Formats: sequence, structure tokens, C-alpha cells
Amino acid sequence: MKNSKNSQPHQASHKSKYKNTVPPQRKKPDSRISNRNTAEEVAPGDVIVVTIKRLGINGEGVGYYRRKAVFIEGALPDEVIKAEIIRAETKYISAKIKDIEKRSPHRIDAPCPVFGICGGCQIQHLSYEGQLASKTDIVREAFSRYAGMQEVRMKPMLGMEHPWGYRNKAQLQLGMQEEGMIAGLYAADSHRLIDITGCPIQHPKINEAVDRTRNVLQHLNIPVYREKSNLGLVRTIVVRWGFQSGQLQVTLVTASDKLPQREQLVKELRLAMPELTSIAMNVNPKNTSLVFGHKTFILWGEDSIRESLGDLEFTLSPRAFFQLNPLQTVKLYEAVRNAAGLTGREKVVDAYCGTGTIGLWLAPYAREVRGIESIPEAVRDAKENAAHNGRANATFYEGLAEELLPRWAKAGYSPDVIVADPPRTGLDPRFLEAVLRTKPKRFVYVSCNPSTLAKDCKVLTDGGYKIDWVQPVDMFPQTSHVECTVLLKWKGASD
Ligand SMILES: C[S@@+](CC[C@H](N)C(=O)[O-])C[C@H]1O[C@@H](n2cnc3c(N)ncnc32)[C@H](O)[C@@H]1O
Repeated sequence: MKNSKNSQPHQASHKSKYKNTVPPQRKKPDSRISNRNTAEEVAPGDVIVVTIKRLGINGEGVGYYRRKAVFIEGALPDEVIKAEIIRAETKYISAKIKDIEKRSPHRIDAPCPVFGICGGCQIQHLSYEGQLASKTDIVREAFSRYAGMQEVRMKPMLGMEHPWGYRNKAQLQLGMQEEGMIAGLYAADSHRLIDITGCPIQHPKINEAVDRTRNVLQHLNIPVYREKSNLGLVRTIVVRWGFQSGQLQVTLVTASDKLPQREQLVKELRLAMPELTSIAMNVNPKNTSLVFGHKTFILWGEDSIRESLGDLEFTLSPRAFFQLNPLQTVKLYEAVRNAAGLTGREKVVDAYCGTGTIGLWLAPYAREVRGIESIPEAVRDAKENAAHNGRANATFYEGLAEELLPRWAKAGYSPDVIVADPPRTGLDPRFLEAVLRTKPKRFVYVSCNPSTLAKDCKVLTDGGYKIDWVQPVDMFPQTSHVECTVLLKWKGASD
């Protein structure tokens, strides 16, 4: 999910940890290569030559200067980069490319005109083959660095045949510029709105719908919300497209519930987009970075759209979470099912279950599934999804995984398989402790953060589990994000 929208690779400005803190730079001639003796002596403005070893977790090139790690945005593995130091810290250096002395054969021209500005994608300039190899390396490196494991069994990364147009949802801010109304994202670390019409990782239907919605709003002169003055009306356009159902949902997030020309607006939107199934308005009067407010009104049509994953069908209300890349989600969930090794007799826990999608995927192959999720609305959706899909053996509980699992264990409940798909921060120590006390035969760890994944796997292997395999899945091509499913087996387990 990553259910909470904050934990999901979404189209928000990507904050570079380096860009934030660029100190004033001393002017030096370009050709000056640092001749200082140690990495400790270099300073901002110095120029160094670095061979890039791998990609870092944020998609930046990582090399070493006199054994100190150097992070260079935009540099690719195997390249030799002449770079100017931006920041020299005790543990690392960050630098920017001045010149590429040796180019990677995988370097390509990024197709998107705002690549590097909008911040949504980090590695469009790397061939897809190169992306898959580098992301596999990111996972390997995490296990080596954080778990001291050099030899994990990695399955080949599950990539996409066509790694473009995969996103089923866009959430774009509205703004006014000289040329008129634009819908886009804020450039990294700024309040500059970047027009991302035609974003190549969005499904084309999404791009078309954003464009047409914006045109209608502009045509009717519906005012755009302005953060500074707290005046105006429409803040955000949210568009969701059902890949399987062919249904389209448009939600306008507004600063107040006074919508002028409502009937005309609905009429023009419907005329512009015949696939529209639902038009909604969500009111968010607060000056906040959260997109949605609490009140949602349906302006026209259904209150939700339908979408399927395999033979499961979901109803998606405007705020409901749903995986952003449905094609790859099916591959991820199949990897989980494969890892769970179900025969129909097992008791399965789906911890951090969101709207219950993994648990529901597994339910036909298990005796029972118990899901745990902390967000009440998600639990409600999970229960509805279970009922709608006739998965009577799946039940969902609201609570914290680190509290419920120990409580269940104390009460004598012992699952055969635990699946956990936590946020980027990883598993809570109390949850890990409860797993080691409960000792399910299989523990299936789904993670979108290789670093916390590796650290948690170290705790589990120290406690008696053995990693059978790691399956990386490319859920977000063109970005540096990587998702993994890991199968851990209890050492004493029979299979
Ligand atoms: C990565 S998402 C998992 C989504 C789900 N498995 C899916 O595939 O759609 C993590 C979920 O864990 C929930 N969560 C976060 N902390 C939690 C906790 N301590 N206990 C239970 N759920 C938690 C979040 O609300 C979110 O829905």
C-alpha cells in the first residue's frame, strides 16, 4: 500500500536529503582536481574524480573518495564522474556531476521532459535492464550491510514487459501560471509547480482525464486555491482508472463546500470523459500537506468504482487505498502465495494488512486468515472486501500488530504462517519478539524498504529462522523504489 498514502511511493516532490542543505559554494576553476591527501581534508567546491560502484537507495550514484562514500545525484554504476563537492561530512561526501569522464552503456536519454525537475522518477536515464540490475544490487547491498549476509538466495527481479504507463492514480496540485491553469507536482524542495501533463508512468487514460478536467475547470473559470492568501477553491485533482473495469473516478479536492456552477461542471466533465463512473468532491479547508479532508460528496454517478486483481473484485471510494501498479501487484501477491506454501490446512496471519488484499488473495488456499491493521477505515474496507468476494474464512482486526499478535499468542493462538507487510520503518521489536515466541513454520516478509527488511531479517535469523529466498519485484519502474518478498522458514520446520 502502502495504505497510508504517506508510505507509498507517490507523486509528491522527492526531497533529496542532499539538496536541502547545500552550503554556500566557493568559486573554483572547473579544472581544479582536489590534491588533498585525505577524504577528511576535502571541502565544498573541491572537484574530485569518482568511479560509481552502485546505486543508492534514493537512486543516486555511490562511489568512494579515499574510502569515504560519495553520493552523486544522476551518476550511474560504472561511470567515472568528475564531481564538485557540495557537502563534506565525517561519514560521507555529497557532490554534483561536473563531467562524465566514462559513460555507462546503460545511460539513455530520459524520455520525460521534466525528468530531474519533478522528482517523481529518479532513474529514467538508466535503461530498464540497468534498472533491474541496479535494484537487485540495492537489495543485495542492504543484506550485506545491515545483516552481514553476503550470500542470500535472490530470485531474478520480476520486472515489467512495458515499464511505462503503469500507474492507476494521479493526485495533482492545481496552480495558475501565465499560460493558464496547470496541474502538476511541486519541484523538489520548492513551491514551484511543475506541469506534468503527459507523465509517462501514468496510464494514458489518467493523463487524458487530468488534462480534460483541468480544461473544464479553466473554461468555467472555477477558481484555483491559493495557499498564500488562503483564497480560491480547487486544490487538487485526483483521478483513478480501473485497468480491468475501465471505470474512471475524478475527485476534486476543494477548500470549501461552495462549488459554483455545479450542474454545468458535471455536464462538461461527463461530455469530456465518457468513461466517467464517479465524480466526487472532497473538502479540505485546512492549510495542510495532507491531500484529503474528512468530507466527501458525490457530485454525480456511483460513490465508488470497481477494480479487480485476479478474481478478487474491489470497490474503491475516492479515498480508499489501492495498489498503484495493478499488473505488478498480482506478481507480488503470487510470490507471497508461493512463499506461504499453503495446503488448505494452515492458519495464516496477514499483519499490517491494509484493506486485506494479501489475506484475501491467500484465503482460498488456507484454513483461516486473520488480518491486523491499525487504520479503522482500512479494516472496514477489508471486511467489506471479504464479504463482497465471499471469503468467509478471512476476518480482520483493528489494532497494532505489535499488540495483537502477542495477545493472541498469550491466548494460545499459534499460526502456521505469518505474512507481514509493514510500512517503510519495518517491524516493531515487540512484533518480532512475538514472532520468535510463536514460531510459525513460515514467515513471509513483504517490504518496500530493503534496509529495514535486512535489519529485521537479521533479528529473525538470529532467533532461529533461515532465509530461503528473496524475490524482488519492480512495482515502480523508473523510480529507485524496490519491493521484496522474503521467505523465512523456522529451522526446525519439516519442509
Ligand atoms: C505497506 S502497507 C500494507 C498494505 C497491504 N498489505 C497491501 O498490500 O495493500 C502497511 C499497512 O500497515 C498499517 N500499519 C502501520 N503500522 C501498523 C501497526 N503498528 N500495526 C498494524 N498495522 C499497521 C498501515 O496503516 C498500512 O495499511
